[in-house]
Amino acid sequence: MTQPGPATLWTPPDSAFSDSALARFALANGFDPRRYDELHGWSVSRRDEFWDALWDFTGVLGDKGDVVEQPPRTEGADLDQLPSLRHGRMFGTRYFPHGRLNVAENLLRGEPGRLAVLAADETGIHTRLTVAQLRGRVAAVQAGLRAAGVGEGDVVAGILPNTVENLTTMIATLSLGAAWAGCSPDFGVAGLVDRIGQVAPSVVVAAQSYAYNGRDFDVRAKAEEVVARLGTAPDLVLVGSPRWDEQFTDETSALTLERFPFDAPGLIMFTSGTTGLPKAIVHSAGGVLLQHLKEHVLHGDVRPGDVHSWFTSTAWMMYAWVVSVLAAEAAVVLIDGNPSPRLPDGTVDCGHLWRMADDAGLTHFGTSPRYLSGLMDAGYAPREHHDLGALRSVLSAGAPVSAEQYDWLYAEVKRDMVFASICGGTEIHGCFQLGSPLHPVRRGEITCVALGHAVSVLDDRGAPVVGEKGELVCTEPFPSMPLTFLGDGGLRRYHDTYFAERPDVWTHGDLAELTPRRSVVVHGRSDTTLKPNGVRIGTAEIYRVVDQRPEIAESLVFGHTARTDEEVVLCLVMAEGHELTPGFTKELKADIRAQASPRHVPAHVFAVSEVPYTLNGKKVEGAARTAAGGGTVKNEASLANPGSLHEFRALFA
Ligand SMILES: CC(=O)CC(=O)O
Repeated sequence: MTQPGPATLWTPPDSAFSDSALARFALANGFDPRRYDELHGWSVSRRDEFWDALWDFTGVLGDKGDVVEQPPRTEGADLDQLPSLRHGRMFGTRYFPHGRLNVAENLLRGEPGRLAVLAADETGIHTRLTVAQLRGRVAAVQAGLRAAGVGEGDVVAGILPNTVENLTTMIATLSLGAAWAGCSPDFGVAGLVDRIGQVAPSVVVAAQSYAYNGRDFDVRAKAEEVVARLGTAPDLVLVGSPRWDEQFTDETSALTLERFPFDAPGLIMFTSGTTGLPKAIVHSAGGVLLQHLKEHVLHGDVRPGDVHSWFTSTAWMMYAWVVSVLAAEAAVVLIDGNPSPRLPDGTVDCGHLWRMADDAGLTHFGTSPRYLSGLMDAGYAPREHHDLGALRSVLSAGAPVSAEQYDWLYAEVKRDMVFASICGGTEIHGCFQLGSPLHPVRRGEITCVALGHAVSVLDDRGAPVVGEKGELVCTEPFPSMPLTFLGDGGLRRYHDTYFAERPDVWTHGDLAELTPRRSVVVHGRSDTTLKPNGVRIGTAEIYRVVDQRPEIAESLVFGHTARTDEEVVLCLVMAEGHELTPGFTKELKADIRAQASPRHVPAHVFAVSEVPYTLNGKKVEGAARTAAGGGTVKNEASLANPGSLHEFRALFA
């Protein structure tokens, strides 16, 4: 019987059901690889067995101890005011409470001669490092950090572009049992102070400059100003300075890899809300490693010797995520600069990342819908210009991928490959929904719910629903849940962000739909859900239609309260050579009516010159809505282009 649903764009070959790591993992644990739902059911109901088996299957280097324990969390006096949380099933669970490992030991594993790192800039790949060479570089930075006094429990912050030095400094920090807080050098001073100021680093490692679109940008003055403004006088080390050259580059230094508690702080990530300071989320070293190994080895089918890229800044969670392929004995491609650089004649080089893919023998290409839209709008077809023979998978994160982008990937990149739209977030340093080597890829749908995550979609009654939009929740604990947020009342703020709405159930903030096929469609963030006439609409439902039009370069949707009802507002940045005319608006509204519904048709369509993006490249609908409503956008320092809000302020003024 054929299953109803959207078109199938790729079907797993029979061999995947015996050869892929996911199939072997299923078989090793007594499951039929063709029955993923049973494997998934086990992974969320017998969680201790699942995470234990995953540790062994992925060969984590460390001492495992017992798998799971549920003691009350006792750190943080504010917990006394939250007695119910101390016994919560989600909030109270600790995985591998006696486990010990060193993340660096896991990232630096494998044959010394195997390729570990390829580093590229806007001119292509310029550096290749084997495991042995990477170990040498990490040993050198470890010696420098140690000399600067960094040890277990400290924090090191980075203001670095996506270079080998960022990688070695992050791994060296983790090797010492310290936590890493990575920021990108294109952040403004205020954005850097908002972030680094929360983590009290003992050392800040910064670049002297970074390059973008063929131009060099100086970072020194900015880094010095940030450090001066912190008030805690951290030690500032500039890459390439005489001190760096003397103390951080001796590759004959002995690398020490002491093991630290599984749930010691490892990565501090920042999420930019639209109010207040960005949240500083503390993740455990071991929880993130295990989560990433699951995602790479089982869901991504990353094998030893594979080569994985992700175009990301050093501040986005996808940076540490892709670096973790090292623990699966694959190589990582670090990409610095503009993914589609401007050429001297002013044209855009759409082939840059694809040439690099051929040059690297890339097996996994990580990207975002925004990058894909750029290629589609430019009419660029990678398969016409590039071999891509080694490519087995394209992955995308950052925003929902439209059905047309699925079509384009299979038509214009490669027919025989797994496309995986993956979705989760910084707050879990991983994904609730992923790809799989054992599932068909269906147009516009995220392939499956990730192993180890008890994901449901709840309607307004709080009842689990299938085939309907609702709140995406996770009802059971998992190892990559944050430890806490930094700052006063951190545990309470952590609780209030994810558990206030439903006690002891993680409410993720996505408006999603679980299909009868157990695939997932994400319709947008729930805090930007529109409710014209009370009907729940995710912004992605409108982007899906609008983004198909080549006349439109960028779009932004938000709700505007008019009298008692909420009206849908659509703002467009028109592509070069196009104008927003009444005729075009009419056509677009007709498209939205036909392809979405009459409820989705915007009440207002405006042309703007740019839309607000976060420093990590995500559209910020909330800031636009606040600005258009005459409110104060509190977190402008988290925006890459705060100046864009001027136009939004004027829309209804
Ligand atoms: C995996 C993700 O969900 C990444 C993101 O969107 O921030």
